[in-house]
Formats: sequence, structure tokens, C-alpha cells
Amino acid sequence: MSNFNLLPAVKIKDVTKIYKNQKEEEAALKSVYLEIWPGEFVTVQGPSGAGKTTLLNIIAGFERPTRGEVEVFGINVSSLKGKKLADFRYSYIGFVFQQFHLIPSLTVIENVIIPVLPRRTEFNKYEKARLLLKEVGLLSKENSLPGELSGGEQQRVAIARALISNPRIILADEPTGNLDTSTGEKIIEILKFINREYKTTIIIVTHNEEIAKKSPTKVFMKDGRILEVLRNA
Ligand SMILES: Nc1ncnc2c1ncn2[C@@H]1O[C@H](COP(=O)(O)OP(=O)(O)OP(=O)(O)O)[C@@H](O)[C@H]1O
Repeated sequence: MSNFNLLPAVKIKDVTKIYKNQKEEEAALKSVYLEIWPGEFVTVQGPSGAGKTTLLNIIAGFERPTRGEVEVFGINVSSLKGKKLADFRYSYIGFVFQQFHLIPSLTVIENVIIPVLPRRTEFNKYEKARLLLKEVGLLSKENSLPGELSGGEQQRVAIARALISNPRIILADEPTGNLDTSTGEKIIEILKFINREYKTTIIIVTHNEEIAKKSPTKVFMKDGRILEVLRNA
């Protein structure tokens, strides 16, 4: 039997991240410990410069910790390089950015299949993309270009793109930061639906108090440290 579900989705052990800016050294994370369990829905809050983005980047393997270890479902992310790192990210991580980052010259459906294009998949890429576009309510726009969509619609395309490889974790860095309140709420509803439906672990960095208030797990950061983790009983 697999012990997949017994492993934390994310285990951060004594992680310090130091950036060297010319002569100065800046510790973006200072001896951070954190465990997130499979299927958790987590928000990360804290003032600007608290280290929230750095935390997500380290989980995704975009950045390496200066000290300490990051495990994702038991995989030591900081030890991976090159193809192994790319394969890890493909299988485990979907990333949603504040600025959507869609390719303007490609249609909606083409943007969604980009991550799986160079890969052999057991599913039909276009069928899967259509299913995901249906789930985010955008099937009717599959042949539109991103520039023809509203901000909220573009973020929904970005969510479908993040989901196409069936990742175990979605990391979202201020996914509603560029959207008005009600559009932002819809994006969060979609992420909650994905969390319920597929048991995908979701970690969202947000400045939005309303979103964080309703989150079952809340992580509070300040000055590169985790101040508190609150889990609803
Ligand atoms: N690539 C980098 N090079 C140098 N310093 C960096 C880099 N990325 C982040 N930092 C520094 O690390 C600290 C933490 O940054 P980070 O972006 O993680 O904070 P944040 O909590 O996400 O802030 P915000 O809410 O403003 O996005 C900041 O002081 C920042 O200046």
C-alpha cells in the first residue's frame, strides 16, 4: 500500500534564504519550519517583504534555500536539478501568478495545453483542456485570444493551465491582486472547487483579508519568519 497520504504535501525544515544584493545580504526567510498536509487549503498573509513569494518559489523549486530542506510529498526539492527538477515541477506543482502570464499570440486552449505539449500524456491533451475550460466556465472562449478576455477570465485560463498536468499542489501568488473584489471571489471559488473535487493542496499568497478570513488554514508571516499557523478545528 502506498503511504502517499501519510507524507506531508510540503515540509519545510529550518529554511533560510539569503539574497545577496551588491554588498548587502538580505534574509528573505529566517529558519522557517512549516508542514502542509495533502488536501489542505492554505492562505499565506503578511506585510510586504515578509517572504511570502520567496516561500512559494522555494516550494516550487524556482529558488533554492541557502540552508535547510524543502520536501514535497517526500521529495527533497532542493536536491533536484535540470530535467529532474522540471519533471518534479510538471508532476507536482501548478503555479498561478498575479499577472496571469498567458501567451498573447496563442488561443485560450493553446495556452492551457502549453505545459503538456512536449510531454507524452495518458490523456488526450485537447479533451483534457476542454474539460478544464468547462470547469472554469470558459469553454465558449476556447478559440479567443487572451487580449479578448477580461482579467478574471484570463486568470481562469491560467488556472486551467496550472491544472493540465494534474499537479498535487497549486501555488498561487496573489491570484486576485489584479482583479476587482467580486471577480477575485470567483477565482477563489474555483480554487476551492478544485481543492474539494481533486483534493489538490492549494497554497495562496494574499493581501485580501476577506479571502484569508474564510481559509481553513492560515499562515502568518513577518520579516522572513512564520509568526503563526491557524487551523480551523
Ligand atoms: N530576487 C531577489 N533578489 C534580492 N532580494 C530579494 C529577491 N526576492 C526577494 N528579495 C527580498 O526578500 C524579501 C522578501 O521578499 P518577498 O518577495 O518574498 O516578500 P513578500 O512577502 O512576497 O512581499 P510582497 O507582499 O511585497 O510581494 C524582501 O525584502 C525582498 O526585497
